[in-house]
Amino acid sequence: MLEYLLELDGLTAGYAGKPIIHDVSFRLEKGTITTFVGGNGAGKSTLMRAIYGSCDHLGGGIIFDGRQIEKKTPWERYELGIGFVPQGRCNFPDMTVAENLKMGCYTLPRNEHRDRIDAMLESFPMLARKIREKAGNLSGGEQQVLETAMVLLSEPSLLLLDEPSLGLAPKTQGEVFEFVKRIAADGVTVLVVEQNVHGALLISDKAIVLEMGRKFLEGTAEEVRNNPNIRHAYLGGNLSEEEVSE
Ligand SMILES: Nc1ncnc2c1ncn2[C@@H]1O[C@H](COP(=O)(O)OP(=O)(O)OP(=O)(O)O)[C@@H](O)[C@H]1O
Repeated sequence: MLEYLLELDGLTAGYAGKPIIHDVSFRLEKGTITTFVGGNGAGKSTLMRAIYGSCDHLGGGIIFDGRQIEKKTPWERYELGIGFVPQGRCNFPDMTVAENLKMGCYTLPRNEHRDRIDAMLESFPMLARKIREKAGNLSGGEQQVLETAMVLLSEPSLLLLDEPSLGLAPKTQGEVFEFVKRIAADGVTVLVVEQNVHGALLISDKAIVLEMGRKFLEGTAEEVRNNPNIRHAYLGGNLSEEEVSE
């Protein structure tokens, strides 16, 4: 039997009572990576916010780990295991990597901080190497890893990543995608909104295409990548044989 961590059932959501997301339904299996694909303003970030609880719920249901959560606050959803890394830089740039990681522990009992941070440093040695650096002095990709690690310290079972590779050089984007793959391999279910659709689909199990706030298409990442309409609209037309076989 498939195990679903998240189920959306006819979700409608928006801002100030005005719907942006209309009647969206889908299910996410545990430990998988899913990418939301869509043009500018299609509602990808809003759908992510609706799952986290930071926009208006206007109808339909959200079941997370067997519980109905659509009426819960972001804090309650966070406590249940939904972690959100929003778009843009969100660390404390004048604090060191160590201090940022301590900030990421603020909801945990004090006696657990050290063990959790040590485990995180073991998983992501770059953070150990830069432990005394100010976060603001790290590269964009390193800051993205730090910010995701800060959220992972609370051990979420669902991680929402809004544009993790935005503004990064292509090589660093690749590193961030590898990092996301490792997180999912550890059993965390990941939902990604990405401007680099090609890169995101390469690491994803599944993709959900949105158009004007509605689900337009859903399939395996490979199906969506090979769909001629999607390739034309979001992947810059025809991909080379090399890219397709990656
Ligand atoms: N805080 C807000 N208040 C009111 N409307 C908003 C707010 N944030 C976004 N919107 C509107 O919601 C619609 C969808 O925006 P959203 O950011 O979810 O799309 P997106 O698919 O993530 O786009 P992009 O790829 O350009 O970031 C847009 O019309 C936008 O103007």
